[in-house]
Amino acid sequence: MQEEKRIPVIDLSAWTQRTPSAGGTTSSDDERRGVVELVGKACTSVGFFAITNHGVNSTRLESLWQSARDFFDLPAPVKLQSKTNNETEYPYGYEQSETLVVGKQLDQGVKSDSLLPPPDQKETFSLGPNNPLAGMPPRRFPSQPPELQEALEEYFQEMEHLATTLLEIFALALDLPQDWFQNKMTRHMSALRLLNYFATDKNASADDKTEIVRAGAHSDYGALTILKAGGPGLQVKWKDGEWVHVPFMEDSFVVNLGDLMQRWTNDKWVSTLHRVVVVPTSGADGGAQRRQSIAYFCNVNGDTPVETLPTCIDEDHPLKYPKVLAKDHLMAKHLASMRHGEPSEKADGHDEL
Ligand SMILES: O=C(O)CCC(=O)C(=O)O
Ligand SMILES: [Fe+2]
Repeated sequence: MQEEKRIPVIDLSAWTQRTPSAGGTTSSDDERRGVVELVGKACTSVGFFAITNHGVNSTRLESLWQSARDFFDLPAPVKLQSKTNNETEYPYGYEQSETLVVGKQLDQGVKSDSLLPPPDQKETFSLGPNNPLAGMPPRRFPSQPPELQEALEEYFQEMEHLATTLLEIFALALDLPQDWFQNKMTRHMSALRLLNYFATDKNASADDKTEIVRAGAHSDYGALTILKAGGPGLQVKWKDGEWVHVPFMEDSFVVNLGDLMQRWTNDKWVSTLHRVVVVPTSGADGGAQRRQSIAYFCNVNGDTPVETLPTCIDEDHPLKYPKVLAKDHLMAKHLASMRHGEPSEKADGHDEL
């Protein structure tokens, strides 16, 4: 029987609605275990899943959504005030499409090897952790719009909370104690990124063989990513090479694993290539609307020794990777993304430090 190419949708309510104050209902152990099993299966098969009943405060999401939109609508010179002038010192802030680093085109055969892919059709704003012990520089906020700072701070907290829950589920799915990741997150190096993909007047169906790519194929670097997308367009590369659309659902988030988690699990869990393409609107102009999204890249403490999990090694799956410090892994990925044109299995022009 042919495998069904589908990104699983997982209802997290058994994990997110279990405090006595939330109506006095506590989920049964069976329900919670059921979620663990679904998550474990998704992480092994595709490394992507969508979540519903995630417990994220919708007011906080909406205020970040709107203030991010207002920020991207500002004139370019104002946005450029938030651009870092030293990537090594401050690897966050505003990036324009043409300044985003372009790495190796992964769709071999589509473009000649000697050509770099076109830059992603997007602009971004990134923010690091709030904790000086994380070893990252203090946060810098845009001065406009005025409500953006608070919206970023609050949404970041929502994501920290959701990531903690997901990591508890991950730990159980990996046959580890539920709190196994807890002491690896106390000084985490996670980052939040606001994304704005420009509207396009090109019709993606003009040549139905070539997709118009808004963000090139890449895998994420860290432990896991929690993505809020404002529209369809995200695709993952299935094992047979086919690009499969991630279903777009209001009120849901997409969760995917990063390269660190794949390495930690001895490749038992997968960090899958993904990209964003233009999904044409049916309007007369045949173009595509602007697309907004917010990505939270969950990274563990920089000084975490990432040593293959013993539960992922057996006779059929011998140890593959030496121990690495989480921050060295992240830095190696970061540097690889900065190198133009050098083949790297999973690099693109993507950077998420
Ligand atoms: O905008 C999206 O839907 C995906 C963004 C993404 O994959 C990333 O920034 O790593
Ligand atoms: Fe990504």
